[in-house]
Amino acid sequence: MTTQNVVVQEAVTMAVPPPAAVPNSSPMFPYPPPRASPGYARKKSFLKMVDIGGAPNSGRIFVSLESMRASSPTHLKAPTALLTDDDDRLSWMRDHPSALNMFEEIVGMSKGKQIAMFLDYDGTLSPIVDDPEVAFMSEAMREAVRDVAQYFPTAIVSGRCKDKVFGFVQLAELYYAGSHGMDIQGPEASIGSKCTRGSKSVLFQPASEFLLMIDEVYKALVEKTKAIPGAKVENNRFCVSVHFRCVDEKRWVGLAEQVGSVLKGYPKLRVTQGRKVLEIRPSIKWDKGKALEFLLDSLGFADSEDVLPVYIGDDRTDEDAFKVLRERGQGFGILVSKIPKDTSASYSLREPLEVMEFLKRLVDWKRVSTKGRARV
Ligand SMILES: O=P(O)(O)OC[C@H]1O[C@H](O[C@H]2O[C@H](CO)[C@@H](O)[C@H](O)[C@H]2O)[C@H](O)[C@@H](O)[C@@H]1O
Repeated sequence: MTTQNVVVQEAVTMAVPPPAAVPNSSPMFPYPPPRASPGYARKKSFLKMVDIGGAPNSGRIFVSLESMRASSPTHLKAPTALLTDDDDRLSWMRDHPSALNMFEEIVGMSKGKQIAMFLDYDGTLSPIVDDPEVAFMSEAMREAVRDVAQYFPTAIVSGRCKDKVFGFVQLAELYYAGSHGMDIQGPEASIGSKCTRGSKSVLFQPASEFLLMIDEVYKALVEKTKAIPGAKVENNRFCVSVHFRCVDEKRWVGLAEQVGSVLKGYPKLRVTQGRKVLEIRPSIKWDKGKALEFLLDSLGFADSEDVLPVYIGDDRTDEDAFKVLRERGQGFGILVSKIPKDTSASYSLREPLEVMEFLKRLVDWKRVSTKGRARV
């Protein structure tokens, strides 16, 4: 469906009061302990659904102010008024316990298996900041990732363009899957004859025919959104990000409409939502989950029981990878989030600092258990 269409519909939403600042008392659950139920105030709101196009056979794509407001994956809402915010949080933590608290269980699962590490970038290795151009990771985090890669094959799987994320991470020994997995590259000098030091071989680009189209759409989006203060369009090579983190909320729907007006000419593109970002990408059956499977195959673990893939990510697009691991019944996802979210991940970590701590503990554990023998 290609016509732009704005539908205003009535909906009921829950207004959830912010949690009180209660000191953390439980080592099992890093969230505040339960407190008296504040109850939920129900209020009516109007959701403006903006049709921003859609690909053939995939139906229309709608973006609502509500969905733009929510960071990703979708925040969990209490299903009934009886469930309090804290009940909700505790029950979520029981289902997705901290990977730090469950560290022994996690390394226990890796017995006799090779851990393969998959890491999202923004919000996982680097904290979320207003300007995507300066989302640097710390030197300490780089050190932790470098150490992890000494023991376990490690890939960065990002919505960013591969070269840009490589520029941030600066570790040549890793695999990189940029543009939501649509641009995959192996480490320098480590994947047999396909790769020689200094010349990075491209392993896979499943959307190469979309390069020109994406560039065209990028330019059109820059033009269409330039009058909206704070809007930023980022060319991620095989996809485009339209950022609204710095746009006044009153103008979010207007921005989505502008995106829709560009996309109506491109039925082969689709839109996904990340953290205060609309991501325009080819509607091919390829995502971070497919990239993860491709990388496992490339590593020689296609049908192997001898691998424990661990995927750490914070974003809605990382859910595709979490789902793949659940469906394979192999390895697990770790969601980076301070708040309960709808997720297929098995464990959680609150923020990039905890991701770093988890990576360091893995390295320390591996060093002790192998008496310092690094991966060859
Ligand atoms: O898959 P990722 O590596 O998580 O990439 C997803 C998007 O990340 C970046 O945007 C996000 O981080 C920015 C910097 O902290 C932040 O300003 C923005 O609001 C976030 O959405 C990146 O700039 C996008 O292109 C990626 O699609």
